[in-house]
Amino acid sequence: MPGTFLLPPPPGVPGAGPLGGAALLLDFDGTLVEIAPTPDAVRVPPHLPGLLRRLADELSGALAVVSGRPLRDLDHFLPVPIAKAGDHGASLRPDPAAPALRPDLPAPPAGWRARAAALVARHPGALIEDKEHGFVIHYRQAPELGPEAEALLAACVAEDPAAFALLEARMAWEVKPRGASKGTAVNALMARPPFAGRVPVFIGDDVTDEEGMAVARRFGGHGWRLQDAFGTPAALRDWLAAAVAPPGPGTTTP
Ligand SMILES: O=P(O)(O)OC[C@H]1O[C@H](O[C@H]2O[C@H](CO)[C@@H](O)[C@H](O)[C@H]2O)[C@H](O)[C@@H](O)[C@@H]1O
Repeated sequence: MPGTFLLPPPPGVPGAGPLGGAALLLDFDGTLVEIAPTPDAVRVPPHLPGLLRRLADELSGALAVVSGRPLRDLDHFLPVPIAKAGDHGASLRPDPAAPALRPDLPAPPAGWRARAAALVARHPGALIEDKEHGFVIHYRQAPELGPEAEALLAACVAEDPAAFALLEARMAWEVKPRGASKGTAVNALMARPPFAGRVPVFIGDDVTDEEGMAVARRFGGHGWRLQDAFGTPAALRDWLAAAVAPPGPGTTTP
């Protein structure tokens, strides 16, 4: 039976009370940390890794970061032994001490990546982010590229729609394997200890999080949109900090 640790009610969810027996499933970009101009420019508040580790201890390990990022990025930004799911469910490390689980998924044809590179080369500021089973065109620094990036990647995916899907993210379009999503990640986590039998609480900010939220609700849990439940990543971090050490006056985190 999960212990006595209680999550406090989130400020923007009317009627929510303290929640016991939870499994916390947290998105990274735009949720735990603020959006930055480029993927590498993300700033992780110094207290965040330790805070997540303390929370994971209170939850007997039932805390996971569930992200579109590769596990190597998550390990770089959050160098703590907590469960992590990366690449939108295409890589999963539920036990931080064990090797990652990598479902057998295809990688997109090299020709798709070459076409994307040719497009990006014509738009200064745009960039490609490579993943094991896909790639992303980021157009935050070249906003005019958005529609063309979508059209190109939609045409690529249409060549093999059974294996690949086009995913919209914040100022980005991603080609990813159809067989993985944040929903498959939540299903896999909730099937094993220490997550199984707990009430999943998925918190995310983006359309890419909606499948994770939907599966959490299917398990009898909650899917909270960051913007509604907390407002900002900083407010979420304060809530997480309050959960491990109820705040007195002047204890707001940076
Ligand atoms: O699932 P998440 O943890 O939310 O990751 C989603 C994608 O986030 C990253 O891109 C986004 O954040 C960047 C840094 O703030 C920003 O520059 C970019 O415009 C956003 O799209 C990451 O680079 C992707 O790999 C993730 O899939």
